[in-house]
Amino acid sequence: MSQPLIEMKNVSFQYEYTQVLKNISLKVEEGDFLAILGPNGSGKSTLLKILLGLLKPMSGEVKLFGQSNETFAHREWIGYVSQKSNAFNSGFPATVEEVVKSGLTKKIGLFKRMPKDAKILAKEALASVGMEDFSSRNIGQLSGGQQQRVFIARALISNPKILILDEPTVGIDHENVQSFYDMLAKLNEEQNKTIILVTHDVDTVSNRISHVACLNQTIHFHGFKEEFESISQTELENWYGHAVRKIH
Ligand SMILES: Nc1ncnc2c1ncn2[C@@H]1O[C@H](COP(=O)(O)OP(=O)(O)OP(=O)(O)O)[C@@H](O)[C@H]1O
Repeated sequence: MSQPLIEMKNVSFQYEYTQVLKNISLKVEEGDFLAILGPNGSGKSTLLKILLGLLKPMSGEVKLFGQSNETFAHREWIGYVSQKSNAFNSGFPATVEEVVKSGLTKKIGLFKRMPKDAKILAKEALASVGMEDFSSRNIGQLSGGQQQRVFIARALISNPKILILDEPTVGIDHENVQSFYDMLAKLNEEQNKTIILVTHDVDTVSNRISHVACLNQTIHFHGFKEEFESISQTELENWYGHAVRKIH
């Protein structure tokens, strides 16, 4: 079997006085489409920040593509869309194409010239999220869901192997959540992107994902979507510490 793209072993983390993650062990294999579920404050964003190398765990080990996270030199292999990236107001002076192209700075450096094919790359990235007709539109004039897609295109322009999304369905109308997941599933299946997304809402877990991890300081469950579906409501609520609605 090939090596996991992400491997966390016994990772613990605390902010000053708050213990947030305890002994987290988690493997993500190439091609996985993983949803990390957990209530507010359960440590989901913190876990992502550790994977992105933005926070250093107090103990434990994190490996990316078989290399230690501390010395990992290919950050461009990991595309990230943060929680509040789709919060532009309508006057923000940038076109969709400009926003997507700005995703190349990670690869080429902040003050280098854009490559000649940047326009083509932006077009391709926008096409893969179904937004090719919006390139000259002002980013602030798009809906929350459309902005979210543009930010995914911005992450995709540097051709990452893994896409990490923090609560991507927040701000998307209920009717459009399924087509958003369909778009992600296409990236997963047709472009072989490994996808990790965080959500605190059990309702939003779609039938398009392959794996689920339930986090509340520790990992309470990690396995295939089908195994997750066989967990009882009571068991799930015990982990969460409050009532949850589980919809298949
Ligand atoms: N910079 C920080 N300094 C101190 N405490 C923090 C900091 N960031 C987060 N925390 C605390 O760490 C805990 C976990 O936060 P985190 O943002 O990882 O949770 P989350 O599961 O992503 O929550 P949500 O679903 O609300 O986004 C919370 O108790 C939070 O208050």
